[in-house]
Amino acid sequence: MSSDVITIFDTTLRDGEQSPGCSMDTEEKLEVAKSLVELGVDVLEAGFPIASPGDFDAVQKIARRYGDRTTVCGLARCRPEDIDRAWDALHDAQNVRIHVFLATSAIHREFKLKMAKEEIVRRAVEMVRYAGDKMASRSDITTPNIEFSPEDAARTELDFLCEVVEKTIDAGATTVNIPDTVGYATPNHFRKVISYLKDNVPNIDRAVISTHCHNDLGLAVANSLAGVEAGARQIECTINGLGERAGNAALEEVVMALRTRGDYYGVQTGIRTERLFPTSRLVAGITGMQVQRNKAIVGQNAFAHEAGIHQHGILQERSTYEIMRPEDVGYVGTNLVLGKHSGRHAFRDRVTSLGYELEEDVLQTVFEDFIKLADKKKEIYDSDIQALVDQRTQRVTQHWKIVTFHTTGGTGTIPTATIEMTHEDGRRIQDAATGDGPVDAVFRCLERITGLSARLHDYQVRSVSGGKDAQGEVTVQIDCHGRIYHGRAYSTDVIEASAHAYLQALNKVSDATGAGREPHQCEGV
Ligand SMILES: CC(=O)SCCNC(=O)CCNC(=O)[C@H](O)C(C)(C)COP(=O)(O)OP(=O)(O)OC[C@H]1O[C@@H](n2cnc3c(N)ncnc32)[C@H](O)[C@@H]1OP(=O)(O)O
Ligand SMILES: CC(C)C(=O)C(=O)O
Ligand SMILES: [Mg+2]
Repeated sequence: MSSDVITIFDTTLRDGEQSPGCSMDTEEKLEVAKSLVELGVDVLEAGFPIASPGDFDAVQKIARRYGDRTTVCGLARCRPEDIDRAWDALHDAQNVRIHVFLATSAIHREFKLKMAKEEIVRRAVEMVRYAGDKMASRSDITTPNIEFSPEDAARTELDFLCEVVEKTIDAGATTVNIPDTVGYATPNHFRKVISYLKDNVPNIDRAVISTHCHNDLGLAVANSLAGVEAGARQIECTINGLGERAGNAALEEVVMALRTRGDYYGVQTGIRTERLFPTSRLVAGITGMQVQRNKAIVGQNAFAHEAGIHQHGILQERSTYEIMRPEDVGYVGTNLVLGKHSGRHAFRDRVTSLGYELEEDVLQTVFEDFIKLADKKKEIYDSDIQALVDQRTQRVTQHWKIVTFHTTGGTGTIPTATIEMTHEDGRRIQDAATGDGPVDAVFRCLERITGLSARLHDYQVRSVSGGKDAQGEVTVQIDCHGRIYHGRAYSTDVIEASAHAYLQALNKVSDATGAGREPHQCEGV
């Protein structure tokens, strides 16, 4: 089943969400799903329906909303109850897939599953058949779309792997996914695994071979590409390389490698690459997992040229130092383009060219933010505009709002914050707190007023663009009852950005738990 088309299977909402601190709620998942559909992913793994009611709900909603534009997939262990749950979430959507997995390596068989080889084969075959029968109960489905993954395949004895793959294809698997679950493989090794399956599984032509590579040794993308060279025709990947531990193969990297080196690979994907950058920004914003500046394809420096010799070359012919055009990945330069004298038309045009589609009222609000920022800041970069849009498109109910805040700090002074806030029920409260520094004082003061408290899990500040007057971006992660909530905000004043980011996270706690209306403390903090 070799063709020149590679199926892009996105698992940002399943494996990506398994990154510590990257949990998303249903609304956030729907927003990411919309962006993935616009990006053109072929298969969208929306979650693991048995894992929680929230995961079930998200898979069901995504399948119902987008099952006519992509194939929506749900994960299941080799257990009937998992497959039932996955099918319940998927059954009324148009294009769906059930993804069944069971570990096959000796380590997993012996220590985790405590199953002998025969039992692994029996269970995998039975459950692939069970999933196929479920799907075939729908009269319009003639060939059930079932994927089987022998988890930890890269550390599985090759002959046993062949046996499992052959028997699960016989049982009805239409895609066999070969995970390097712990990122142990190297490119040559992984190429050999896929080639061995092609050469030794008699019915391999009846299924698509897929790769699912983790990045523990930083080789996930290289291994996925090696898999393609050996005949794999589906790649499982995530936006920004999110995923368990060091993550999965980054979608933007595999797609752009295949496209840029089409001369070598001779294959294509259906990805609308100009959507890569906006999708990456969206996922970073929602998960709070920032992209490193020098990250390939979507990092802020991916198309920046600092060295004189490079700039000289670029000025004459871009291809001297650029192997991709920034606009092909949706990245639109970093030049100064707008200032405080710019009008709505130019602003709308810029926002659109940055890849955003905003409702008129949101655009108007962002424009007002832009004019205020232009008063404070000499030069407005595209990254500033992206920050403004991101801030206004985050969907968080603002139970509490900051009206005014004031901080004092410095040598020999006790850092203090005084904040006035309003609640949606009409209360207006002012309070003050001291802390180890002004940011700590602000956080404590916000907690006093809202009656919510949490443990600060992560706090990061970075500048969005260049210059002393650059906007600061603050991201916080707080831990309340063992669940992580993120907040993110921007301002040219990092203390103000910190206050808004922390409050955003507290508002999420209030949203999720109903707490914060009356004085309340999270236990165990
Ligand atoms: C490599 C991967 O990414 S696999 C996907 C990993 N993702 C996740 O685990 C996130 C979601 N997981 C969850 O919400 C939970 O782990 C659940 C709901 C799936 C299961 O929760 P629990 O019932 O509490 O079990 P727990 O997670 O502690 O242990 C896993 C159980 O599944 C079994 N198991 C693991 N993989 C499989 C499999 N593929 N098929 C069948 N059983 C399996 C384990 O042997 C263990 O069984 P036991 O409870 O009989 O000892
Ligand atoms: C569920 C499987 C495909 C997985 O995520 C892995 O093995 O890494
Ligand atoms: Mg995985």
